[in-house]
This record gives sequence, C-alpha cells and structure tokens, in this order.
Amino acid sequence: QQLHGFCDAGCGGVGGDASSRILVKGGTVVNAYHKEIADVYVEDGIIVDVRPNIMVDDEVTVIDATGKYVMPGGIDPHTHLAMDFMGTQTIDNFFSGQAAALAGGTTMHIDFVIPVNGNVSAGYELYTKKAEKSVMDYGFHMAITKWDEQVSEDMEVMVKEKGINSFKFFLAYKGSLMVSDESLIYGMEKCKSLGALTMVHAENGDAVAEGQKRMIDLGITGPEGHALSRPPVLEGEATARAIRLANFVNTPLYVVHVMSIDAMHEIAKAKESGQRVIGEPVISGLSLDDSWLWESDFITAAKYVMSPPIRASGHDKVLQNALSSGILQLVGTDHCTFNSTQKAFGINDFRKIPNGVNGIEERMHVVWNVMVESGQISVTDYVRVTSTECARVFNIYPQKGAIQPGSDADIIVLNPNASFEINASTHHSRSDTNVYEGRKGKGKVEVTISRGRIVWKNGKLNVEAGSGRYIPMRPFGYLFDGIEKKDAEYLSSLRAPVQRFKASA
Ligand SMILES: NC(=O)NCCC(=O)O
Ligand SMILES: [Zn+2]
Repeated sequence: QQLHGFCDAGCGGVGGDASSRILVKGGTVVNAYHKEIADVYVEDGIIVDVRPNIMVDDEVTVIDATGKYVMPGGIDPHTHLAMDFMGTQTIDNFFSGQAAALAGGTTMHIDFVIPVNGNVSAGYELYTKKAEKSVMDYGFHMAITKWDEQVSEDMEVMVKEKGINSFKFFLAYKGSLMVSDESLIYGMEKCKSLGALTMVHAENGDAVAEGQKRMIDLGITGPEGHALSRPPVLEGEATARAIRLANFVNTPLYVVHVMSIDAMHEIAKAKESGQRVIGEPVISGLSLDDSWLWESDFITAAKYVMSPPIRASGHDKVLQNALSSGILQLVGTDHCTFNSTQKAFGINDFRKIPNGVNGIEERMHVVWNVMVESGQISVTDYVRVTSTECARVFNIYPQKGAIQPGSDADIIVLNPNASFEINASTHHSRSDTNVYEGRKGKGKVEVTISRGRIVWKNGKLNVEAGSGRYIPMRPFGYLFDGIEKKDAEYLSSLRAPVQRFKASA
C-alpha cells in the first residue's frame, strides 16, 4: 500500500515484496570500515552471501545497484513514537513513524519507554501494546522518572528478562520527568551493576524553570522565549554534571541530543581524560539554527521548538566538526512530532508548546547531504554514524548494522546521483509540517529492504502492520569491557582504612 501524508494507524496491512530471495547486484557494498563492489544475496530475511558475481536462478528477485551504494539500513537510536507528553500524544505512532522511517532508509529504531506514574513495568507493558502495529524492527530504552526500591527491582527485570540495556534520566522537565542528582547517582550505580548504559537528557531543569519565569516576566511569551529560557550554558552545566557523576560511579555514559558547543566541549574534555562517554548529535542540531524561532508566523516558529533548543547559527557547524572528528559518535533524530493544532496549545505561552521535531524519515538524507556531500565524512563513516555504531553501543552488532553473512537483511540502496526533496505534502509522517521543508540535495535512498522484504522502491511503500519484531538487547556491551579494572585501581589507591590504635586514657 502506498502511503502519503496523513497516514492513519489503520492503513497498511499488505506485506512487503513477498519474495524471500533477493539479489542486490553490482553495487558498492559499504560497511563501517570497508567498501567493495559486490553482490548481496538474501534468503528468508538473512544476508547469506556477499561477494562479486553471485549466480542465482530465475525465482530470485534481482535489484540492480550498479553505480549505487548498498549499505546497512539506518538505525535511529532516539525516537519518541506514540509518546504521551505535555498534555498530548505525538502524532506519529509505531505504524506511521516506522513507515516514514522505512521511506527514508531507516530499518530499526530504539524508542524510549516512559514509565506510567514512575512505574517501569507498567510503562513496558504499555509500550509493548503501542508497538503492536510495528512495520519494522525496534528496541526499547527505558526512562527512569523516579527512584525507589520497586524501580530498582524493575530495572533488573527489564535487563534480565525484557531485553532492555539502557536507561535514560531526564535532568530537565522539572515537575514531570526530571530526576534529582541523588536519583541519578542511584540509577547510575544500578545501571553499572546490570551492565546497562546510563543515558541523560542534559539540561539543568531547575535553572530552565527560572529562565522560563524570567522570559514571562519580560513579556516574552512566543517560541523565541523557549530558546532564550534554556541557553547553552544550562546544557553545558548538566552535561558536565552527568559526566562527573558517571566518572564518580565509574560507569559509561551516553548523552542524548547534544545540541550545543558547550555540551560538546564537556564530552570532548571527558574523552580526552579517558572517560567512556558517547555523544549523540541529532540531525536538527547538525543542520538547523534557531533563527526560525523568531519567525512572525507562530506555527512556523513553534514547529522548531524542541529541547534542548536548536541553537544559534555556528553551533551546527561545530557539531558537524565534532561528528567528523569522532568526539560525537552516532546520529539520532529525537523524532517526536506534533502537528500544528498541537503546537498551537502554546500560542499564548511558549511553555505549553509540545517539545519535539520530526526527523526519522529525513535523517539518512540530511546526514548524507550535510556530512558526505560536503566532504566532511567518508561513505564508510556515514555507515558508522547512521547504523553500525548504534548497533555496537546497544550490543546488537552484527545482527544489525552490517552487510555480512548472518546479519539481518536490513539493506538500503542509495543513489548518489539522484536527488531528494523534503516536503510535508509528500512525507510519510502524520504531521502536517516538516522542519526540513523545501530542503533539496543529492543522494537518495531508492530501495529499502527490511529483514528481507522490499518495503520501499520506486517511491512506493509496501509495509505490513505487525511485521516488525522487537529486538532484545543484551547487557554488558563493549563500553563495559574492563571497567572493573578501574574499580580495582580506585580501591587500591585509597590507602584506607588506616589501622589506628586506641590511645590509652
Ligand atoms: N526533545 C524534545 O523536545 N522532545 C522529546 C523529549 C525529549 O527527548 O526531551
Ligand atoms: Zn530529551
């Protein structure tokens, strides 16, 4: 079924191209550290062979990829589908958001489960239901929004029984999702003991609340007040704090949506000192600036409201440099879409504009355009930052993130000579706006294969509700290798306790 524009959760229902055997012929096969001209043969959803000149019978569906790149499908590490947030729910659910992803060359995403009133298990159950109409593979991170014994026990269940290996702590959104430093420290300790990755949304929520009050007192109630109330210094502070606490606990840290030079510098400093910190830029931060927030039309401005805010011009270029030099490691989207009606909740008060922008369909094209077309990263690095590194960090490599025998057949064919253009009228998200409206560029995903099914070809989507699988992710990924040695070194450095003899009276 072809999907365009406002795609309802009920649409779809027809399968991807039914052939279980596919040959992608004659393209340049690109992995994170190697590329070669070769054929890729797929059977029953799995890559079986990768080499030049594979011969097949007539029953096999052949895709000619001559002159094109054949790459692992994108993996988006940061999405919010069907998320209840700021008094409403994101307009993209697991069906429409994933359909959009596939049309843009992303074949897996990791979504954030939000606990129900702090209850982690209830959150997991709820998201399992939300994801029933999935059309592609997905995994879950879990947010931790309060701390108590039950949460601690549930985290253990999530890791040992439910395939979750990462927990996110919001240092912003005071009064709703935000946790205290005390909870963050307990959470980090628990994560470390379980081999799960600590993730943070790094903004100082107390200071943001104060900044918001300052703007309202100044009479600044429009979308520009959003950026003005939460400047880069508050992102830098929270990033530095989370990094130092992760160092104190000696556990790896993943900083989501790094939006500012300030936050990036903190990550660079930590890496320089040997700390294991992963920085995730998102495409909005890499490719947009905050000038839109000063637009006189409210809806145009409000569609750019997300947190941390899209920053002033200049931050985008520095974040690009950090991505190409490896300070930042993988690109997400934070896809969290609200339509114009929802954004208008904040017409009189920027604090009520639901925070979030689109990106799940645009990420692969925008990263190609901004980073590869401009010569800032190689084609192999493109695969690394859009797919392989995510699979490695979340411990699902090489099932995902690789074109090699045994890997899932999540494959895209990208034509470097074809052009893309982004418009809300033709995108597959249910939103009526797009923050990349009118963007054009070279490098187009012409084919998407999702676990061996051709789901995007000739500009047509062919997806099946319920065909997406939940991908469990194992704990103790590569970031945990050897951290116990640093613990041992720390313990032996204490020179304590000192044996003291009681002085006689
Ligand atoms: N980023 C944003 O504005 N919305 C989604 C929630 C979050 O990740 O902070
Ligand atoms: Zn966030």
